[in-house]
Amino acid sequence: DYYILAFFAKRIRTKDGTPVENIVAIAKGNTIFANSFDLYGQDHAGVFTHTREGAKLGRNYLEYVMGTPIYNVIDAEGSDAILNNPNLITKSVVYNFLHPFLRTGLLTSTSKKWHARRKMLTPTFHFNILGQFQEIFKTESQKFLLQFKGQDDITISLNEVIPRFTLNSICETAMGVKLDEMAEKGDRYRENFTSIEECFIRRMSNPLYWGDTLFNIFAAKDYASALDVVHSFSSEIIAKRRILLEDELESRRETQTADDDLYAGKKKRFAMLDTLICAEKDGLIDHIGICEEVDTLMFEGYDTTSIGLTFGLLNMSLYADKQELCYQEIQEHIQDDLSNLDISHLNKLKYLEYFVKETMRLYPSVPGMGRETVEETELENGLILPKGSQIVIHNFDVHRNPKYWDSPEEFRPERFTPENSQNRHTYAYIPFSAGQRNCIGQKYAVQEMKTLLVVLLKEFKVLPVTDPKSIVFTTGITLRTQNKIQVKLVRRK
Ligand code: HEM
Repeated sequence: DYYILAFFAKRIRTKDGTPVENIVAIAKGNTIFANSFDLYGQDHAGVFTHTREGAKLGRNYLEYVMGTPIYNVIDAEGSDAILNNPNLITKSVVYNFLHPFLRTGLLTSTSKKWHARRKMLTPTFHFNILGQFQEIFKTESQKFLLQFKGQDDITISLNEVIPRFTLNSICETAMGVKLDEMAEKGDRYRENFTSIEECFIRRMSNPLYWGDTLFNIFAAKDYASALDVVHSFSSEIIAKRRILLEDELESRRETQTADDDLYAGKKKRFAMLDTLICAEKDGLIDHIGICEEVDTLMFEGYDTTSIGLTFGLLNMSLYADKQELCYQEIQEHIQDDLSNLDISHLNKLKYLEYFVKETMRLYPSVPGMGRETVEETELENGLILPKGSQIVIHNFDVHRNPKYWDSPEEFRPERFTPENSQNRHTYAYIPFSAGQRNCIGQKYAVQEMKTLLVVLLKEFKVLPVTDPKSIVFTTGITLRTQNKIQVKLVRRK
């Protein structure tokens, strides 16, 4: 029952007692201790490459690491079975490495706490709220282009300029605070975030730091100042918004009619941070809870979309013919003064949507997702996972699995036309996950990314600089590259 050399890992078995190899592959470890030390000493690129090696087994596979069985999923059927299993909503142990940063906010919490927070935050992503954000996305996109004023062609490093745009956008939309006078603090937040990511990988690749005890004694101090910077930044945002919201509520009180509900916002729904502050007044969340969610939304909201945009613009530069199709469509539907750049017009940009989808297929901002079994769990395919097993769904590999994608490495937005998608397994494409714990911000993300692309393409042609073959992927909390990704912007006449 146990894999003794893998430090007594309980084995995954099958319901009918047949060998597990009939259902999944077993990844050979680098040492006699099964896969326990496969990641030890690997740098960020090594961790990424190692993970891709697993996918070469061609089917879902098992690993045994330091007393723990791991079920790795690289196909759509397996993803479907995990993501739709109501008993598999607890995140895997690697999410604990995010606790010093995010504590237990929506991304990292589980059970009742997660249910309550999800219920609280879901209305803040309502269509009406997203509609109100559109003007901000548009203004921030125009502000983004202002930095290139007077220049007709300019080479930019996307990893440097895009994150500032997405951080500004999430702070102004979700948090209701403009970063203009806090721009430098925003930059410091992003810089220090890199150190937090270092910490995440360091723990992931060293089994001795999986538990908190040794990590807290020997390594936690290395990241204390970075944590301090990011937490101070979010605390300042919360403090600012508390004051602004009080002023807004005061002016609403003055104009409200008898049956207006001030906090439920019958007249106007509240954006994210306001909803949390109002929930605090109702005793549904405390200050620490607000900090957890602000840190979570800020991180999820800025980092993921910046990766999507970086690769979106890289692909625009690499595929001039497809860029032209996007541009022609934009010219057809969106006026030059951007006055009709609202959600309904964004929805008309179908080719741009396929383009963004294909970008997220090849370069999913979140390349993998993890779950943990809280009890012995039997899966549809007949595997029985012992309590405490870890499950990793490798979106990156599902999205490149030749079972669903013909010539998977090729960039072809046309894959996403309704005709071309109809016979494909729905879970072959899961950049935003799926099921109960899917991405709460997916509509927000697409709206923001499309808006910047429209505003930018109207003004500039995007030309290639970075050779895609030179890109070295690395593992981070999200998808990272070792090199800068650059494009050249040439102003349209
Ligand atoms: C291209 C952009 C984005 C991508 C690819 C993306 C992807 C994902 C994925 C794959 C998950 C599931 C993670 C897991 O199971 O571990 C997730 C969860 C989440 N995302 Fe996103 N995301 C994006 C943008 C956003 C934005 C803009 C926000 C907020 C404004 C956001 C907020 C969240 C939150 C709070 C969760 C946790 C949801 C829960 O567990 O209930 N995401 N996202």
